[in-house]
Amino acid sequence: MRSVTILGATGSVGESAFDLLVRAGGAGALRTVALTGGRNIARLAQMARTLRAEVAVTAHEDELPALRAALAGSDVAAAAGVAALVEAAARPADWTLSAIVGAAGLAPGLAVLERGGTLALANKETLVAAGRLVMATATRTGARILPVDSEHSAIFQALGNDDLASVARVTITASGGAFRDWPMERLARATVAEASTHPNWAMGQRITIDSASMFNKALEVIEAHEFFDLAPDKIAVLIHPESIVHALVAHIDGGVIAHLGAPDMRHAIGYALNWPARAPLPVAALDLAAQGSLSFAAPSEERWPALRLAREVMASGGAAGTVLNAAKEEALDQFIAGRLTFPAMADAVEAALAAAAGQAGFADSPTDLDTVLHWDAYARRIAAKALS
Ligand SMILES: NC(=O)C1=CN([C@@H]2O[C@H](COP(=O)(O)OP(=O)(O)OC[C@H]3O[C@@H](n4cnc5c(N)ncnc54)[C@H](OP(=O)(O)O)[C@@H]3O)[C@@H](O)[C@H]2O)C=CC1
Ligand SMILES: CC(=O)[C@@H](O)[C@H](O)COP(=O)(O)O
Ligand SMILES: [Mn+2]
Repeated sequence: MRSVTILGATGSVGESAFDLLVRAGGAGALRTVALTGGRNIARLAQMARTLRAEVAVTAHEDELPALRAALAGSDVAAAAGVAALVEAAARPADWTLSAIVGAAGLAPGLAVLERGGTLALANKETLVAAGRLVMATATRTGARILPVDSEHSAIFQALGNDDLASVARVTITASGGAFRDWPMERLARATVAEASTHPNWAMGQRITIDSASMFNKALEVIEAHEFFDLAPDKIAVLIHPESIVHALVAHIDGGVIAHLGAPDMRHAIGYALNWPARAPLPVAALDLAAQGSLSFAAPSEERWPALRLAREVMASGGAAGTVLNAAKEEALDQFIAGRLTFPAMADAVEAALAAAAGQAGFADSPTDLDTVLHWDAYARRIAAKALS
């Protein structure tokens, strides 16, 4: 029987994965090793009971009594804390989905790679914060990473068995997020509620706001650079308000292979779950006649400075990805808390990158987790200081 683990089961991606596992037959058809979550203890326990998981883990030690109580009378073990998350990820499982949000997903993801497992990766921050370390770990242990971020799954599928040397350019699309058509001068008054709506995708709050600021696309450009080992000038972003085309791979002979599909993460998750086979998925069939038209536009780096920062980070290399990601997480926390305006998030990230560039060791790509965590903490400190 196939065994699975979901890290971040209680989130948006985790719920989509849970839906697929239940449809696939649930506890009768597969063995669930571990499910992890954060503060949504009731849902974590409910999922763990349904899938008869071996262990349910909350990232927060203070939630352990609540998790134990919610699992009382079941065979599911309860655990809590960051070390327990990493231990859960290290348990052998045939397929592990990393759907934790933020850099908190890095250590558990690395634990999967260290055991040579298959890591279905939604947590893009893993590759942005530690691309070199992550890819080197997978190579050393023989682990496999299957992209789950929709654009990267699309690139992976469009590439098929084609040689990367024949690729002239990879384009990932961006909806433009909540403020695509807003006058720029209005952005400073954008509220958290306004930024937390997405035109096409139902997602967690953090990635939804990142879509509006285009930091999501900045992370994805770096993610593509790290995962596919693509030169920065071979990666482009295209505004596509309908979110139907997810990525396009242009070849040196002029042929372009595009990946299209309804905006439903169960496609990318299910593709990774069934890989290398394909199986039916509960995703709406695409009806292009009903759709009528698809539109595209070039993105503006003046409106979305995050895109410029992504290019600068790729050109810089070293610890720049770690710093961009951590500073962005800090700035996003501050925006959500109402202490920062929407456009000021990019200013804080830029300030952190500028400060980090003057630090010894910045030019070296982190090759161990402690070094990543050092730069992560540094960037959060500098971003917070820039804000005050
Ligand atoms: N949502 C989407 O459609 C897509 C998401 N992604 C990426 O996938 C990842 C997950 O996104 P999404 O599902 O939207 O996020 P959500 O916020 O919906 O879910 C995040 C999950 O991580 C858990 N979590 C939160 N903080 C921590 C922490 N410090 N340590 C461990 N676990 C934690 C949450 O637990 P709890 O809720 O119980 O507190 C929840 O299970 C992100 O990296 C995102 O960029 C990529 C493509 C599409
Ligand atoms: C579903 C997914 O992969 C998200 O990352 C999505 O791409 C966000 O939409 P934006 O195109 O608005 O960033
Ligand atoms: Mn994406």
